Amino acid sequence: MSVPADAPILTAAAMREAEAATARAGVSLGDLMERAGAAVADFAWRMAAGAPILILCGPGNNGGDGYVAARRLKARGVAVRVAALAPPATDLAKAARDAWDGPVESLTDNIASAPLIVDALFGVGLTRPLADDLSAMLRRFSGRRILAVDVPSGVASDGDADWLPPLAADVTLALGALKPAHVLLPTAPACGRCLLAPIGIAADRHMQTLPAPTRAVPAPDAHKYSRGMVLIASGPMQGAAALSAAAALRAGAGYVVLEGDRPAPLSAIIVEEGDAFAKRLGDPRVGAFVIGPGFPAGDALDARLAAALASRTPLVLDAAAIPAALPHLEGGDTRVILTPHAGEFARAFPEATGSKIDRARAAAAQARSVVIYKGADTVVAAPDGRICAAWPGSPWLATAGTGDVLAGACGAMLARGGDPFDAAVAAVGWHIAQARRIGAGLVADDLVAAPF
Ligand SMILES: NC(=O)C1=CN([C@@H]2O[C@H](COP(=O)(O)OP(=O)(O)OC[C@H]3O[C@@H](n4cnc5c(N)ncnc54)[C@H](O)[C@@H]3O)[C@@H](O)[C@H]2O)[C@@H](O)CC1
Ligand SMILES: Nc1ncnc2c1ncn2[C@@H]1O[C@H](COP(=O)(O)OP(=O)(O)O)[C@@H](O)[C@H]1O
Ligand SMILES: [K+]
Repeated sequence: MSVPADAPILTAAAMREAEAATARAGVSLGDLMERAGAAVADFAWRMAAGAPILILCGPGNNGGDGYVAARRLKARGVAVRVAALAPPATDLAKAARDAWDGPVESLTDNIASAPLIVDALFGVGLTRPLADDLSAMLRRFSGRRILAVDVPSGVASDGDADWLPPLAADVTLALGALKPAHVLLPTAPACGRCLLAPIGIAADRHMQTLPAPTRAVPAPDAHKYSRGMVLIASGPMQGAAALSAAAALRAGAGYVVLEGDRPAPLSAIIVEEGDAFAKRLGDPRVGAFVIGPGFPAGDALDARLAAALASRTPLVLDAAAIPAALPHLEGGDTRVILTPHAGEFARAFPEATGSKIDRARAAAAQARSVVIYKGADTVVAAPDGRICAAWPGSPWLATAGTGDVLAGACGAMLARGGDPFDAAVAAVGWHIAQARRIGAGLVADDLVAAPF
């Protein structure tokens, strides 16, 4: 499973706007469909490697893309058949159907299969789940190679319904931009390897996939404080904060101070407790304060948070620190990253609705903070509406303590200065890159054991 790095993501409504803007710029919708069908034909040709292809066409423009692909494949000498679920219902799809000079079979239970199935039944226009009989019919093609046009038919492309497609794709060719369904659970795994066919749409960039990870090289004149100084608060579970501290140092902070009385997780980390640690909050060199890992709700947490908020130090808030700080963040005058997992998110933002992207965006706007809504389909949201979707991460991260590591990495990235959204995206990218580098059997400590 994969998605292209740094690729635009659009909802169906944004896709239609982009399509209309492209039309105003002189590229007709028919031209766009021709480009889409050509991209489908190219990829189907490569996937089929000479074997016959069956294209399943729906009534809308997704089906139109299928007819265009069929015409182009036939022109290349491929043994291609077309089966329609219903006659074309849009002018564009009708024109594409009319330009196809081969037979059109009916998509019924006894239709003959083919080694490669192109799923051009429904795209971003699907408004309700597929009927049970259609789903059952489509499942008969399971086990064949499946190329989905734009999205696997049956998914809600905006990611705001958990309908699963009856046919999971080996490859999904996203047209013009990715869609939320390609990067959110439960639909993302059903998209298989997701590729982007640009087709010439000027896609808005406020919603994107994770950029390829880069190594932030220190400036030639860097010194430890200019690289960022991070404070890590520690409650009774000091192991969690120790992981955050080690992660902050490994992720590039120049100087890390950890609260507590246990030995430092890495020798360069300063461990302090009581007043000595508390006084650090007034130090103007402190670039980020991380609080929440291993720190349960209670008076101690509230007191630490109140001091941190009063000092206006940039904050990374995890776990119990999120709901504790939330009522005090409305001013938006402190640079803050929140790192809730699904349970913490639901408790902190019970009113958020829609897709995971919609909910992350609403939470970021409400908290005037950057939100990293964690999970296998991590979403980073900025209060101004920017989104970065990090699917697919590494499933090896599903182990205790990896969230503490992410919080520490956020501290390092935030302490460098700059936009907290960029810092959060960099931390998520660092975390996933580390996990992929280590791979099978990783435990949270491995993420901080060696430089990346
Ligand atoms: N937006 C763009 O820029 C482009 C879009 N193109 C294609 O157009 C697609 C969108 O086309 P449309 O908006 O026509 O929509 P779709 O082709 O996705 O489907 C809409 C059709 O399906 C019917 N329908 C919806 N839900 C149904 C259900 N549960 N059961 C049975 N029928 C159902 C609707 O009545 C309508 O006839 C994209 O996914 C893409 O493949 C491409 O042609 C190129 C450019
Ligand atoms: N299946 C998965 N695929 C990718 N990333 C995952 C998966 N499961 C968990 N993660 C990531 O692992 C981290 C777990 O964080 P969290 O739930 O806070 O754990 P902990 O509190 O034990 O540190 C998050 O960054 C999350 O995005
Ligand atoms: K489709």
